[in-house]
Amino acid sequence: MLGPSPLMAGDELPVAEARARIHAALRPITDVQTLPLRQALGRILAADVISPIAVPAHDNSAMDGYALHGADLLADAPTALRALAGVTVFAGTPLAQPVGRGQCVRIMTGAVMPEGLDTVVPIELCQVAADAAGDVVTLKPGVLKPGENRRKRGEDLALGQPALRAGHLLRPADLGLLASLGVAELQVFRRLKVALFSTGNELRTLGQPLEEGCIYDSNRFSLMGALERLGVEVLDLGLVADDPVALNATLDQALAHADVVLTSGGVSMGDADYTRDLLAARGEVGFWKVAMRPGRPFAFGPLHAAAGRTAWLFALPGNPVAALVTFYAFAREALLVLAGATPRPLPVLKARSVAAIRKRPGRTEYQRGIVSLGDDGRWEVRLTGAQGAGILRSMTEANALVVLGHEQGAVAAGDEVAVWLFDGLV
Ligand SMILES: Nc1nc2c(c(=O)[nH]1)N[C@H]1C(S)=C(S)[C@@H](COP(=O)(O)OP(=O)(O)OC[C@H]3O[C@@H](n4cnc5c(N)ncnc54)[C@H](O)[C@@H]3O)O[C@H]1N2
Ligand code: MOO
Repeated sequence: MLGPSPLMAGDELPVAEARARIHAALRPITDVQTLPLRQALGRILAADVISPIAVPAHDNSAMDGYALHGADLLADAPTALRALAGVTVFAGTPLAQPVGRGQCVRIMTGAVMPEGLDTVVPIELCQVAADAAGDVVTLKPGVLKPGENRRKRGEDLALGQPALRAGHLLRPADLGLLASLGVAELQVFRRLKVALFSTGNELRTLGQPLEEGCIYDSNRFSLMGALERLGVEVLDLGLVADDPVALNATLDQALAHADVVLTSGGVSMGDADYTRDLLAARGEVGFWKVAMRPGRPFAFGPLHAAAGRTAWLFALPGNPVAALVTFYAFAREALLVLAGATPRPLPVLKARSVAAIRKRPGRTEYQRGIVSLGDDGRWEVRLTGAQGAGILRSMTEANALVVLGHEQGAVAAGDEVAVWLFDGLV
């Protein structure tokens, strides 16, 4: 059993302890597939990519101008160099002839540095005068140091250097880097499969009439969005009524295919004892009370899936803000680990709270905030207003979560607080 189940009232698990229990239990998927580079955005590398070439492959010019011997530059007097007559070195066409001391050659950005030359003077720093033998290029003293404006072979990536490590989630610049190495195919983990459903007799879905006492299911749509941003494959199992037969049937469907079962609702101290019994028969799920607001009730643990596999249950609380906050606090990083990624901690910004915030030590609070730039150029944050766990508008108006840590007490106006920007949550 992953932790006592259920925890007694007052016996709440700190957020850090809940996260540690989850991470200690996880076993990442190991199935690997080969994909063309073009299809790899958002996927997770299953093996290190070692650079098969040096990038750039040759020393080359960083400027349009003249390539020269740095040793020809005079420190105290103008330097005059004879340009090779009628020759320009273009990118993609290396120069075949030698350039002697006292000579220079016109060169374009990206062109291979001619043999023996180590410096490029940008065209705008040159005085060019023609005589009977061709052009003479004159530079004022001190405008240029030897070695300037030369991009060195391998300065982006040396041959044999790891370009990207296994576990890296591929972003646009990564695709460009891999293309610059000529890497056409990649080993990536297959996508994690997450089965998603909402529980509750009161729930109706889009297109259904809303009878007295019923509400539309919002959690499945918020969570679907959060999952899609993580790049996992979502198996939408819809709504499940509060009864053991329906829950069992949906779990059968989920466990036939999924690596993860993500649910919301039905995890509190209510009358859902059958949920505990049913899940106890199908795995080792711990029902926790976490010292956090919102998001106190939470269940997690392994379930026995088809073909001897394990699937991981994340049962989030039903209140719409609690469902999203617990997703970001616990499930997001855990799903990335299960998918084979080496997750980076979410960036935390420090912002000045424009108002006092009530808070007592002993639990973590995730308040919805709007971060903006203050008149003094520093970040400041104000809360979105009513912070009830059912007020989803508090999330849509916010651009950040203000994270008040376990030990933190009341916040005075002007104090700095930690915030997670929503754009960092994807
Ligand atoms: N005696 C206790 N009561 C409650 C406790 C507790 O510790 N002791 N915890 C409270 C907290 S905190 C929360 S959060 C809720 C969580 O309860 P459940 O996870 O069992 O969720 P439900 O009871 O099913 O629903 C709670 C609330 O959220 C609405 N809901 C549920 N699913 C959805 C959905 N998919 N879309 C939109 N809204 C949803 C539901 O209608 C309820 O209003 O329990 C407290 N009670
Ligand atoms: O999880 Mo609950 O109220 O803290 O939403």
